[in-house]
Amino acid sequence: MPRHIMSVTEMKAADAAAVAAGTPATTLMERAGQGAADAIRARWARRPVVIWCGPGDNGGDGYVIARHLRRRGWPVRVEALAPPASTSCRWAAERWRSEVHALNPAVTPADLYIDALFGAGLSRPLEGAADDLARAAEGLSARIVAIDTPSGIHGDTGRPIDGRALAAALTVTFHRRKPAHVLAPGRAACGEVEVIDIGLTDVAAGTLFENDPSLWGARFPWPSTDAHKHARGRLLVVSGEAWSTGAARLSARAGLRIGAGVVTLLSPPGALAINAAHLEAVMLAPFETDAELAERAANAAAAVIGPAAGLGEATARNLTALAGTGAALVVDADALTSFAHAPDQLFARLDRDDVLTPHPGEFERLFPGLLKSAPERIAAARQAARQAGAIVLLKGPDTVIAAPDGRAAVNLNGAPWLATAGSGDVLAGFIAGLAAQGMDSFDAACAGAWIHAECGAAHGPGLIAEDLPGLAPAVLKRLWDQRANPLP
Ligand SMILES: NC(=O)C1=CN([C@@H]2O[C@H](COP(=O)(O)OP(=O)(O)OC[C@H]3O[C@@H](n4cnc5c(N)ncnc54)[C@H](OP(=O)(O)O)[C@@H]3O)[C@@H](O)[C@H]2O)[C@@H](O)CC1
Ligand SMILES: [K+]
Repeated sequence: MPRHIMSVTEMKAADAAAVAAGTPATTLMERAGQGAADAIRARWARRPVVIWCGPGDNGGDGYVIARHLRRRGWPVRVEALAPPASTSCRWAAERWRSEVHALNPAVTPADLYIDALFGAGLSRPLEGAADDLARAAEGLSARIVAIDTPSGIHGDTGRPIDGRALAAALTVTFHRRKPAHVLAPGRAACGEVEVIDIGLTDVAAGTLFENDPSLWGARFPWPSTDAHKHARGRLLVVSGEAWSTGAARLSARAGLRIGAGVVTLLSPPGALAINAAHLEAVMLAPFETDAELAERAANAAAAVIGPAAGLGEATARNLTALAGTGAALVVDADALTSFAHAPDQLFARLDRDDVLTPHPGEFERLFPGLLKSAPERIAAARQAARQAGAIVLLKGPDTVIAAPDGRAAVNLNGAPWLATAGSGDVLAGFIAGLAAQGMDSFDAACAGAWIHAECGAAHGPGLIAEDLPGLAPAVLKRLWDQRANPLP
């Protein structure tokens, strides 16, 4: 089953539906607090703990956690920012039956802290004692557990509303991840995220997902037993001129590794010799004009255009030629920037099975102001996909993939090692290689991004882009083995 990411409003609807169906809100809170206490005990041995409780249900969870930890013999000190203001919080505070101290904004010495100040109900910036506490707790995140979200971070945007926020080593949230757990900077502020099942069901089918094999694994284009290379998809990659050919070769190699049956590098005449000297399984063919390119592309299932393709008219014409064929296009780098003066001309040429793979700088050139004006990156990518009429993959540590119909997925497995020259060329090749095998382009973009990140994580420090295609087989093997035993 795909894993949804839920907005705060969707979460409240799931909560309300459970209550309407007969589960008291306090039962949900009890499950949440008990689950959080278990998650804490699974990671830390008994030790002095201070629990910071807010006035709402986030604070209510804090009182429940306090009770469960003390029952297990933990020395617990509860500090409240304000008296309980919600019914469930009052219920939980009454059952704590022990002393409640005023919040010490200078941070009372302890081994572990539980941040149960604010979660989904954060409605304004941290102020007063909570703000002072956040300042005093800077640098303490390794000893902080956040309940639902680190206080100060807004659940839907992953950003502090305005000003400061706490950070944690572990964030325990309920039912589903929220955008705050997957989008920077919230994601880093959360530390490890554990999602606890409190017995809710989704009321509306959302369209925002965690990007992992649960989303696309069932539709992965494994070859059939009688597959021959032509049936496994023909992929084209457009090479730049003689002095900039490496990027396209990286894409081509990646496309082959991810399973495209035949990959052809289409090269300007001046770059043929240098490309020929560096290719083995990837085939090579010349093209001189955009008309020739279109002819060569007639039978291609997918094409990559952009990696070091060159900026300007020629690349724009080549893209137009490819767009006229039936191939699914992956448009990257120079092919994106070649339309910076007239993004609408690019969008007019695209189909819904084409994929744009901009980094934030390229995104800004095609969709000026959108990243700044949108509440967060998911909304920006969705709007961009609608505008472009194509899949948009917005790169970052929290890569977002969005489709024109509103579906979106966020990568959770990004690795810092991927921020290296040529890494994006490999990503474009992975995506196009999957599309060439007939995978739906949204699925291909999601799967390509996930596999790319797994490759980066598998290598770790010292990674260069040339390493990435060679790391794909081990990741594919794992996916292949999991096919028979899919994860729950
Ligand atoms: N949904 C579910 O299924 C479940 C949810 N659960 C838990 O409930 C949590 C959400 O609870 P919640 O809605 O009561 O919100 P919460 O974060 O406690 O804050 C509200 C209070 O804080 C106040 N306040 C806000 N900002 C402020 C500021 N900057 N500075 C000062 N005050 C501020 C605000 O005041 P107001 O804005 O109303 O004036 C109000 O009094 C959720 O995160 C999870 O932990 C679990 O029990 C399991 C089931
Ligand atoms: K919190």
